[in-house]
Amino acid sequence: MAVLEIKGLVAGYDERVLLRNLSFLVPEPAFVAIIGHNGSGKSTLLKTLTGQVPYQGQILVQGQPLKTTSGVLAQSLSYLPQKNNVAFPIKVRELVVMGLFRQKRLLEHYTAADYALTDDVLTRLHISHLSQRTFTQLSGGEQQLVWLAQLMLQNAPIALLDEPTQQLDVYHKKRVFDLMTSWVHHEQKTVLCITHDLLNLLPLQGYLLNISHPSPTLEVITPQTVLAQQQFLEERQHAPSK
Ligand SMILES: Nc1ncnc2c1ncn2[C@@H]1O[C@H](COP(=O)(O)OP(=O)(O)OP(=O)(O)O)[C@@H](O)[C@H]1O
Repeated sequence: MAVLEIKGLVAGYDERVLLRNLSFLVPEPAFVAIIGHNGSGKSTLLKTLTGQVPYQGQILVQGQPLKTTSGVLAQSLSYLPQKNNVAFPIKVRELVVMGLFRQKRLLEHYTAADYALTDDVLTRLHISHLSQRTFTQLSGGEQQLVWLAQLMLQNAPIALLDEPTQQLDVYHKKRVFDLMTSWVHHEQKTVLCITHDLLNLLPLQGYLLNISHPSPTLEVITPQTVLAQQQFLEERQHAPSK
């Protein structure tokens, strides 16, 4: 059974259609880089998959139609939006442990075992030193890594990430791409990751989906395909839809 299958997807806002007749299939757990110009509809695609944008067409998540399985879907998909704000001071460790909220009953406390998992994921991301810091006082890049830790703790089979490397320095960009791909290969996760960092994709295994293309399809990542898509995006301007 395919991890994700999208057939004839049409989605957008009010009168404005951004995704037209999009079809693609992720056959097995894989890393999929979603690329395209600003405003081409990349975030709209992830918002559609998380039920935030109305659509026509078919979306099958692990064989189940998105429209009829909202409860099950909550377990299958985790989502890291492009902008994620916290309005109150909270320690990093307390924010990350909340990644386990779906496995908890209302008002159930987090246990020592939950905090052990949290510490483990902080170590994997090399951010244990931030554990007792106040989240709102961290740099943008540090905050980004903390959100990633929370998402990894959710442990959903399919993770949707909207520009998770946006504010990271070159070292951390590479590290996050390495982490995402090793997560795919060692834990059979599927990662759909929006990114503008095309050159970081060069050494990776997975697929590319260029939403700016007139008929986007999944392409295997190779140096040739990445550079061809980079050239495509550099040479064309995004034509906004009416
Ligand atoms: N809620 C909304 N209502 C109306 N239009 C919207 C809404 N959200 C986004 N748009 C518009 O839809 C278009 C596509 O937005 P989207 O965020 O999907 O682009 P993107 O490819 O993710 O861009 P970027 O690379 O800049 O993040 C944009 O022109 C945006 O202004």
